[in-house]
Amino acid sequence: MVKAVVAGAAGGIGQPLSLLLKLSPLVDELVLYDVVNTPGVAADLSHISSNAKVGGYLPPDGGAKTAFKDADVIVIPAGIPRKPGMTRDDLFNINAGIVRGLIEVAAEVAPKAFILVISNPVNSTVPISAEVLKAKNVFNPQRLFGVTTLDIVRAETFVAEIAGKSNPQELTVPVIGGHSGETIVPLFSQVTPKVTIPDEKYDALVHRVQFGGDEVVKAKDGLGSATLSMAYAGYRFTEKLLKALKGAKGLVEPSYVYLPGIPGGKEIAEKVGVEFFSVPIELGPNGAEKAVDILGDLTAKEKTLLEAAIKGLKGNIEKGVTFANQPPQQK
Ligand SMILES: NC(=O)c1ccc[n+]([C@@H]2O[C@H](COP(=O)([O-])OP(=O)(O)OC[C@H]3O[C@@H](n4cnc5c(N)ncnc54)[C@H](O)[C@@H]3O)[C@@H](O)[C@H]2O)c1
Ligand SMILES: O=C(O)C[C@H](O)C(=O)O
Repeated sequence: MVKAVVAGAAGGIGQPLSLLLKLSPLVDELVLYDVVNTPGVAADLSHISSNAKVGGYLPPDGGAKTAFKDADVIVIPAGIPRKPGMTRDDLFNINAGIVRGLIEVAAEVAPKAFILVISNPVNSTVPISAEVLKAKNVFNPQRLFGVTTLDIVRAETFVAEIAGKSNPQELTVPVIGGHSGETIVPLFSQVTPKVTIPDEKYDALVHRVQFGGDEVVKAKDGLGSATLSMAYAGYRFTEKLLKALKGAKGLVEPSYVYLPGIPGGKEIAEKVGVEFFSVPIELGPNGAEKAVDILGDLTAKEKTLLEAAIKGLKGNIEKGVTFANQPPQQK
């Protein structure tokens, strides 16, 4: 029996993500938690004739505690999205507290859950989550994932356009680092099957992958950021994880994780000089089974991108860790 929870389920990402999870044969119980509208969204989804039973909770119905109780997987897209002109870091002041609160509850009532953090700024909300879980003595790094799949999805799409591939999903495009602007590092030299990116298109392609989120924020013109592509990406990662937990082999997807806690990750963390970092992760029955080191074969341009990413990530990580460890009165 798999119980999956979406926290922030009534939102722009939460609703389509919940729809996709409701359609999944891998989910037996789907629980929607939000501070608004979950009874309606849950009632609506519950009429779909798929396997999963659906429940919806609001704070007065027992709230996150009831919703999260004994969950196997908790996916968190709760929090505010960007408007034009904002960076993801501008969301920190509101979203850091939201994520911390939700992780505190998860630590208490679902300490073994696999937690997938979508809420931005991911570069900081994942370190916050790790610190909260550590403080409650239930941190298992193999079970905490920052969802960076949308960067990979975008990279597949944009590379396929340039390389003239009709099916982007036939491509594997590694994207490492973090999830904002120049902390996002696409490795086009390691695309499989191999593609040739013309030199004159390289910089623009890197920029498009790094700043693809801005395209959507601008086009939505004040009404939020990517929701549908993110729901797809969040579902893709969750589905892979659920399959791997059930024993499927060979499933790999990059994710922003606490590297020192994952087999193979300590050496990568030492190389990059940060502990939270996205690399391809082999998924299996324990969650993150192995961090895959693909840093050995970088081109000169990719090395430069990586340096800039690490610089940006250091500040984002420190900010999250500091926030999570503030004494209660400052929180
Ligand atoms: N990781 C990624 O690649 C990625 C991609 C897109 C968006 N995001 C981020 O995901 C987050 C959500 O985006 P969205 O477009 O769905 O926003 P949204 O405003 O449409 O939805 C957010 C939902 O969270 C709910 N919420 C707020 N506080 C909550 C709490 N304490 N507990 C439970 N629910 C709570 C809101 O009521 C709302 O329904 C944003 O931070 C956004 O930046 C991340
Ligand atoms: O751009 C955003 O703020 C949302 C998300 O992180 C994205 O990459 O689309």
